Amino acid sequence: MGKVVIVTGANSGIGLALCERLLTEDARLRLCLACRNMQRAEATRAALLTSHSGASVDLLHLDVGSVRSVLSAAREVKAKYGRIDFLYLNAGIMPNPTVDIKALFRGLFSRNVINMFATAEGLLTQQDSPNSDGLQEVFATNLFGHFLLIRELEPLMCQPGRTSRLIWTSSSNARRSAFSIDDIQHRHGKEPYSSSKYASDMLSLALNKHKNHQGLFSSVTCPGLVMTNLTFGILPSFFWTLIMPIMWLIRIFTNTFTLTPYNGAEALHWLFLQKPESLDPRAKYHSLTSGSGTNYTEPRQMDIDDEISETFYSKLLELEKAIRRKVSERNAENKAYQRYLGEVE
Ligand SMILES: NC(=O)C1=CN([C@@H]2O[C@H](COP(=O)(O)OP(=O)(O)OC[C@H]3O[C@@H](n4cnc5c(N)ncnc54)[C@H](OP(=O)(O)O)[C@@H]3O)[C@@H](O)[C@H]2O)C=CC1
Ligand SMILES: CC(C)CCC[C@@H](C)[C@H]1CC[C@H]2C3=C(CC[C@]12C)[C@@]1(C)CCC(=O)[C@@H](C)[C@@H]1CC3
Repeated sequence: MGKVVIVTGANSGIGLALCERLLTEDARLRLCLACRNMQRAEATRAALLTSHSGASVDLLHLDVGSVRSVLSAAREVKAKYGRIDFLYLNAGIMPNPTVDIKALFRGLFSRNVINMFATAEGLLTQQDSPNSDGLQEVFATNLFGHFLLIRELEPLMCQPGRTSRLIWTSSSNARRSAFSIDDIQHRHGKEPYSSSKYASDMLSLALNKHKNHQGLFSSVTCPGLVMTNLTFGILPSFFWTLIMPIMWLIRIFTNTFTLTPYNGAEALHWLFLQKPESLDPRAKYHSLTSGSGTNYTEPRQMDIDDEISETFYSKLLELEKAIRRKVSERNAENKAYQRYLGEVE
């Protein structure tokens, strides 16, 4: 039987390009597109089946930013699949971004210019707010929803005699200084995106420590700078139209300007072909594109403290407990209300 692969945020950008590449690589795959918008998911499925007729492409409704949706999607997965070979944790958001234009111009004339274009360090801030579960939206979407999904699917992914893989789409924008262990949801800062991506790097390391002996392996990637809905949302469209020629020019000198979703999915695709035991849990695997357009993957060491990563993992487990308690209280209240309605009628 073919490998079972689930991709979150599969209906656009890097996730969609990854699905295309995986189906080209292995036609026997059982691919599951986990998306929040079923209309877009249907359209994506139809497009994938046009280029890969006969492929097995399933749809899963998943809003990774909603606890209820994650729990119900996990139930569906457990009922449908006997195992999961790859779970790509790719869905992500960067809401209300602001570019610090002064920092941009300062950076342009400094020695830090290459790093600035590769990581956007010091350039971007975002405004975040709590969602209906009381969690910060960026944290909930980019990290916690995925964590809860992993926890729910552990029985499928930790089976004796098999290995399963988690592959995160992180970012070179992940920065230690943007993350605080006392504010893991980044309620008080202005860089929730950077914080959430650093959090995924730490979680991946902790998961390897706790789950490798059960056959579950986790890796993190950075796709580089890719022109997707997420990037186009950062500046007005006329600005992108103006600077696109400059972006293609910069690409000649900066291998992190992968620019197309196909190129950005390079490391995600490369990891699909690797044996998990050969990978470095402390490395982030970067998609890179040379000036002449050749794609390759390069591991770079992450700046992570083991102790903080462990503390963070414990805090996530505590938060998971609290959230589950809240969900069962809500369910009990609903049941009591339904009973009351039944008695009244
Ligand atoms: N573009 C870039 O330069 C870089 C991107 N990344 C990361 O790559 C990943 C993919 O982003 P990219 O392809 O660029 O951007 P896109 O906006 O094109 O893709 C993001 C995907 O995530 C989905 N998504 C967002 N929120 C949710 C949610 N709550 N539940 C389920 N799905 C959701 C989107 O669905 P919908 O269509 O419904 O919005 C979409 O399919 C992200 O994690 C991003 O942080 C990392 C580094 C650089
Ligand atoms: C005059 C210049 C050509 C103008 C471009 C400036 C900025 C808008 C970009 C410079 C570096 C870019 C960047 C990202 C977004 C757009 C820039 C800030 C990302 C933050 C997108 C998402 C990620 O996760 C990062 C890896 C990107 C890093 C670089």
